Amino acid sequence: MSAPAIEVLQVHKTFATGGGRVVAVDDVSFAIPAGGVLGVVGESGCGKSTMARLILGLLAPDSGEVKVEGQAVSGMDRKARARLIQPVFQDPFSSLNPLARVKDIVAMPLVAQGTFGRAEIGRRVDELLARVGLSAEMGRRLPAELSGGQRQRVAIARALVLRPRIVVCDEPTSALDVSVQAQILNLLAELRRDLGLTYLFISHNLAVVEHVASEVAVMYLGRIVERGSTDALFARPEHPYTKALLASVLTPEPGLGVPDVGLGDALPDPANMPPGCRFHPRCPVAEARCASESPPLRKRANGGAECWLA
Ligand SMILES: Nc1ncnc2c1ncn2[C@@H]1O[C@H](COP(=O)(O)OP(=O)(O)OP(=O)(O)O)[C@@H](O)[C@H]1O
Repeated sequence: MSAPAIEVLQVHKTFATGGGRVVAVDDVSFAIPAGGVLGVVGESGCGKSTMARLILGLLAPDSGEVKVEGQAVSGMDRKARARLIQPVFQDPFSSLNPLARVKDIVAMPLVAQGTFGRAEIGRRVDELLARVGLSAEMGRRLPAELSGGQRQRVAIARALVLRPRIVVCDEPTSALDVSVQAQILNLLAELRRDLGLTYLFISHNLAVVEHVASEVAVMYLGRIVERGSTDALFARPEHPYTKALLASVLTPEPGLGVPDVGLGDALPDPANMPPGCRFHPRCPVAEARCASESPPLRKRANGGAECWLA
């Protein structure tokens, strides 16, 4: 059997801040098979972007390991890594050079490899622009002359020009108008299907993840508190945090057992983690032991939840 596209093995990552040491990713493990799409959801500050940067090799874990197609990402040569795994970030405007023409922006990863001739670069850039729905005329524009959706198409073309097999999408539609979000999600889904890509797809919005992901991992304060197939997680959420996230995007149905509370309270200070289950201060169904004992993973097919009551 071939190695998973992405393998995260007991990864731990902290940051030193003025307020103390923040645990951003706390002993997280998961794998994404080739061609799979794992959606990672959670509120802002739960560690999703740190997870993305660890997988892209832009950050090193304190402990644990990230493997891409069976190779440790930490030991990989930068150029080789770029040919294998690429990011698409939230804000295309800040990630696109404002002074460069679209064609040159998309060509950049090819130029950086130092092995592609001009003709090949031109051919690949034209092919990618057409593939993401941008005309040759758009290729001659500057980022400021494009709409938000068009700029994200440029960022996607740039991510795919080296023909990577894995793409890490970090909130790729969150900065876009709602009407444009669906177009970009459809484009990403189509590209995945046609090119056989693997996605790690990060969003704070479960509704977005439902559209693209076959599996979902729910992150809360650095831990994956629930995971499962998208269908199972939406139909039968186990963790009260997942239920609260779902309640914020769905009209609750009585059968779901969605608690009648929102996530009004702010996320606890990650430099000062609550003891026991870290969700207990905000949990509508917490019991006494939730405040003192860390919950075990209660497994179910393809996943499970870290909750005493699951
Ligand atoms: N470079 C850094 N230095 C210090 N703290 C950091 C750094 N990067 C992230 N953190 C902290 O790590 C925790 C997780 O942040 P992260 O950005 O990964 O979360 P997130 O779920 O992606 O949120 P967002 O969607 O707002 O980016 C937060 O408490 C954040 O403040």
